[in-house]
Amino acid sequence: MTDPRTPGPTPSAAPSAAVRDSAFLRACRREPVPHTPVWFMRQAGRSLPEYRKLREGIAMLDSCMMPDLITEITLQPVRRHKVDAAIFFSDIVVPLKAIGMDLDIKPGVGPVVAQPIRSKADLAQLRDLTPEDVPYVTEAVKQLTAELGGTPLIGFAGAPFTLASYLVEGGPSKNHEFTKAMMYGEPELWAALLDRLADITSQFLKVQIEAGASAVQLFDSWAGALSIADYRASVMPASAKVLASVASYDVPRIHFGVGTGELLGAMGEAGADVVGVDWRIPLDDAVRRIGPGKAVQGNLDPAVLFTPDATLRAKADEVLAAGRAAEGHIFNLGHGVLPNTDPERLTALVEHVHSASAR
Ligand SMILES: O=C(O)CCc1c2[nH]c(c1CC(=O)O)Cc1[nH]c(c(CC(=O)O)c1CCC(=O)O)Cc1[nH]c(c(CC(=O)O)c1CCC(=O)O)Cc1[nH]c(c(CCC(=O)O)c1CC(=O)O)C2
Repeated sequence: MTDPRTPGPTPSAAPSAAVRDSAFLRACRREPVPHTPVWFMRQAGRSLPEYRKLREGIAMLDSCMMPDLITEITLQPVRRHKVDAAIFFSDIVVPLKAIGMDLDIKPGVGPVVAQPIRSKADLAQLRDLTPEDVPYVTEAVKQLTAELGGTPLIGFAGAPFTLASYLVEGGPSKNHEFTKAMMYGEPELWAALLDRLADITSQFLKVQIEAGASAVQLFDSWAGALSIADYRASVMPASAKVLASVASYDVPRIHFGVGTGELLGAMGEAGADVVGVDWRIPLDDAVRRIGPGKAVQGNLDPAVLFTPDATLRAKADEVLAAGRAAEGHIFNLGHGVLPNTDPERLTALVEHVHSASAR
């Protein structure tokens, strides 16, 4: 895939020297680090009592449109756990809601779409996203970069395939049958849908970068449901388009999926600087599959947070040891923090990763 890295637009808020020199961004750039940086997918949210208190009586999608609330929720895990990066509090469906799609996040279920996309006419629901559609994102990112000091802020978006799965199925799905039926049976409609979503996702990432996010993560959470051949032919071009659209910014691009052992090489080739790995594959094996020139992120099984301290430390040490095979390693879980995780275990894990990896 092309990744011209030609000098491009300068974000209005360039990262400070302290952010640029942070362990997290250094690891993304595969430079030496004082310690292995660590953050957690879903580090903000239901595992934190202070989050549950703030969210009382406020629906999930409403909370994603309130800049002060976004800022406070994003900062909570940074203060509490001393992680090396913040992740913007939002959800992968926020840009779709922002362009006027009729969808909601139902507690205990997930994103639910009123009119699933099944035909060419349904594509009319997907118009382009402009910065004016998401003023609360720009506002919150600006507040956050001011509050975070030397801690980098990661922006994120859902990848076209994972978004398409929610849109075509109408909600969370185990088998993605309607999605795959469209991919196999109506390749032109499928390509048009993924291309529309690639443009919306690109715009959503650009808004976050322009406002000051210093890295971005593209979540293709459901990509592991695909064979490598189908991924390359029918999904990778749209993800590559998204990653290429932000290549000219000096901002690392993390590309993550679950169950993607067979797809890791392609996910790197799609244009990532960092490949996110789940817990099913040891990081040294992942590094061999991805090849040189990329950093890796991962990959402790989130369920290990429910084991005794000694087990947690031993399992974290295994991840750190396997991560030494990589040119750059960012410690994370293999997927998001589980909602009933004891947050004190997360704080202890951050301390352990920092002390065990100190150079
Ligand atoms: O299983 C399903 O398909 C529904 C998943 C679901 C989504 N949003 C949702 C839910 C309901 C729920 O988590 O209970 C609804 C959702 N999104 C979020 C929360 C907060 C929380 O998890 O406690 C919640 C739960 C809402 C609540 O507080 O009740 C926030 C969110 N979604 C996401 C992120 C980014 C991140 O993970 O770090 C973040 C921000 C976390 C942070 O700031 O630290 C991204 C997201 N949302 C979503 C997905 C797709 C796949 C997946 O979750 O496995 C993904 C990507 C991923 O995590 O792999 C869809």
